[in-house]
Amino acid sequence: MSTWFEDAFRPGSEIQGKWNGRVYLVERLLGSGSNGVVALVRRGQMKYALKAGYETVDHQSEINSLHALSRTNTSFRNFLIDVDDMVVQGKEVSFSVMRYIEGMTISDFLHKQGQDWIYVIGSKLLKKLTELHKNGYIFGDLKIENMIVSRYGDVDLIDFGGVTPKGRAIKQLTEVYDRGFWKAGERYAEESYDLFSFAILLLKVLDRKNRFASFPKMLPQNREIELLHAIMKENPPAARLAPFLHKALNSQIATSEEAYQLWTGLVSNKKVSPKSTTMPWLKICFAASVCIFAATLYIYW
Ligand SMILES: Nc1ncnc2c1ncn2[C@@H]1O[C@H](COP(=O)(O)OP(=O)(O)OP(=O)(O)O)[C@@H](O)[C@H]1O
Repeated sequence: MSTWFEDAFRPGSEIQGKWNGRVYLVERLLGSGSNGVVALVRRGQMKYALKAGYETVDHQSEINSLHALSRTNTSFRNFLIDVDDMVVQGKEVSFSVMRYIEGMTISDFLHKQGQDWIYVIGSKLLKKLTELHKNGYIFGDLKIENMIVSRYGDVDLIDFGGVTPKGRAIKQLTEVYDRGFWKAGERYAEESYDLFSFAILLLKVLDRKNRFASFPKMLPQNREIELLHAIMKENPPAARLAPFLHKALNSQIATSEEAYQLWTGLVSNKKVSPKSTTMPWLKICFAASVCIFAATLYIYW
């Protein structure tokens, strides 16, 4: 017998919301995780990502965060399109419909375009975090799988299941990205929590020796931030970013705005600027991202 999502997400089948009545045509499965199954769907000419939740409580919590963010004057505005229930194999399954983000993982992007793109992607990711943080939220479960990189290094966050209002306990995390795992701080929703995960994400994606594969099995007493220093020594972009990474790993950067300033200072400094054939594009993209960020700050705050 097929599972409920194989039934619901068979390419070409239609999903109709029980309450709002909207009909979505399934194109293909995009992925699945601990909270749900995500499919690429169409309604008219528009493409969307439709997520059907396994656990109503977790899915509901993600929907609540998305609802709140979708109402803000940020790039997350209208990210959430629809929320409804569908009936599959006689059971009600809740689903949410979100903006569809086309792109690839940061690992695949850097593999294709070169590691120097980390400077552009990092600055764009910091801008996303700044928007969230300014609106009183912490992303919580920042990791490679929860972001999509599209053309010119644009960054989108997906999976808002870990989004937590500032001041509360972190509600969803992934071990190696969690500062509690490394005995480097509390699982408390503050900006430095996301900045720690941001530093881990960069190191993980830049590490060519796949050290992170063994970290989850490591005994608690052996989990030392110093283990990550080897990556900073071996990898040229990580070495250039080392002053930033050290501070972020030690929760010495209080806000993402401060992190952005520090990042910009390091990357635009001649000694640390990326050198590669992609440089003109990198410079243009980085300069454009700085201008857009400044304009966003000016308009909204
Ligand atoms: N808005 C979106 N646009 C494009 N693809 C998406 C979108 N949302 C999710 N996906 C795809 O679906 C996959 C699973 O989604 P998601 O990470 O939200 O599920 P999850 O159950 O919350 O996962 P996790 O176990 O990491 O918590 C993602 O890895 C991504 O490939």
